[in-house]
Amino acid sequence: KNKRRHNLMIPKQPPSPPGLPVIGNLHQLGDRPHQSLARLAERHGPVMLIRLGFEPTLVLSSVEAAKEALKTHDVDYSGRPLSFCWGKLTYNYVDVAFTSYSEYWREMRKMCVVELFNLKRVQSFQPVRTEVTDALIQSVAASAAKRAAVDLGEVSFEVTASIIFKIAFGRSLEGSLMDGKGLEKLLHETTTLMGTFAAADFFPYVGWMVDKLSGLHSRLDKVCERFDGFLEDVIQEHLNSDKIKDNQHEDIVDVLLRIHREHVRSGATWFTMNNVKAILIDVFLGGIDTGAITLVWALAELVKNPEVIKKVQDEIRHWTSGKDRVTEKDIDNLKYFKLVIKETLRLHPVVPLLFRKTTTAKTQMFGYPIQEGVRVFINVWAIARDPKIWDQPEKFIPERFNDSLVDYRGQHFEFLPFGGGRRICPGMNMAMTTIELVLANMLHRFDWKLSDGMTPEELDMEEGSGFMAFKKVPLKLVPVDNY
Ligand code: HEM
Repeated sequence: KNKRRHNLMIPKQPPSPPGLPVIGNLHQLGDRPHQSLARLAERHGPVMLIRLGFEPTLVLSSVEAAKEALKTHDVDYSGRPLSFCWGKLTYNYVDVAFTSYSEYWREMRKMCVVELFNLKRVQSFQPVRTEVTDALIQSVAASAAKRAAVDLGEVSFEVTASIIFKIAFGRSLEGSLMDGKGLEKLLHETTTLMGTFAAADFFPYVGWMVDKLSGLHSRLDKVCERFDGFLEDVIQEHLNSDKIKDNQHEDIVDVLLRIHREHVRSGATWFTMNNVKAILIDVFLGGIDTGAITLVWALAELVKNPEVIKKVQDEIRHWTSGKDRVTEKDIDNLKYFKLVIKETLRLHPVVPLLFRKTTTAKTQMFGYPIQEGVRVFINVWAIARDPKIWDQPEKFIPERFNDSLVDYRGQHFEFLPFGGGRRICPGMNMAMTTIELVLANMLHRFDWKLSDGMTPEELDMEEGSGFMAFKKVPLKLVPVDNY
């Protein structure tokens, strides 16, 4: 009887998979935490409380739990966890993406949405997207003429990086301080570090020393120095320029420097050059790899599914017959093509785990009280493959979105490639216009063949490790010019 009374007094807690002393469940995360956590959730349920070192972490893996966090209790789940690596990269969290939920974040987010990512601004970058896509077509046509295979990861990266360089920094990628391979390596090292669970995040006091000894500090220092050197150079170039640009022709650095000047003029002191740099880091990290990774997955799935690629190419070529390329205006007509992109984002959300933190001690999850400051993972990868929601979830079937209202704008919690709630990706429109234009042109102009006699069934679809789910084995295809 005493035992029962005692049980009634213990606050209810979500189920927890057993862990080890000190490290808790850290060893169970593996290289691809979203996959390992999905397997754990199959056994322990869609709401789990795990322990990473000394840090309790809530893991949500069902559509209902995601809705509870991103809609019903949105504010309570709008924090971001602190991370040693993220803090270092963002000049101590003075950015938008990695900063905690606060008045500061609200101001910065409003400014980004109004000034940087609004539809008008996205449209103003259309000439850049067209120019870069044209250059891509020329370069792929040159490979097609030689019947040479193209590394889709490399060309996609070059496209998204060229676009971001022009629209953010006003520079072309070529001949820039960080061109070609150097930038790709730097971003790869950065996303690897961002996906690294630093010991300092989970083991107070001793963790810092462990990270220093493991070389994490010096790797991070190197990465930060390179970014900072580049950003200093770009900012100085803009400050020294006497070109007068109207709103239509500003790049992102111009906009941020204008906001900085306005703040200084009004006597405000909180928006400093470090804020400018930190937001540019967000654009670097959010704007380049994400689009490139999505393009690779889309082409990999299409080549793996010959009837789908035929259907989508027929559609694109039907609507653009007689034209030498697809324009942004043409995309509106391409209904099936849009389903193909949706299905790609369902199976391959680039950010498979949303990282959140609870913001108040009153947080609830299905009646479980959750402490303030608890790390939260929302496993959007697992939800998008949940057999209770999706028929044949592992299969690439764009038709599943036919006549369906489900889209990626954060209102449908079974499909959250851009996240949801108040921290949803503000770069969504920017990302989609680029992905659509580039992919449509690649499919319009070229047919794509697997190299070395490989069959579609043999194509490897394994994911690499880290913060973003990229295709592990490079996708190499031979383009056949259809012009
Ligand atoms: C395929 C492309 C992209 C994908 C899949 C993607 C995905 C995401 C996801 C999942 C989040 C977290 C949302 C959440 O916590 O609910 C996010 C946040 C963010 N993204 Fe993107 N993103 C993409 C492109 C971009 C681009 C092009 C930019 C900017 C140029 C951008 C800037 C940001 C920023 C600033 C945040 C932080 C928002 C905040 O915390 O308030 N993203 N993105």
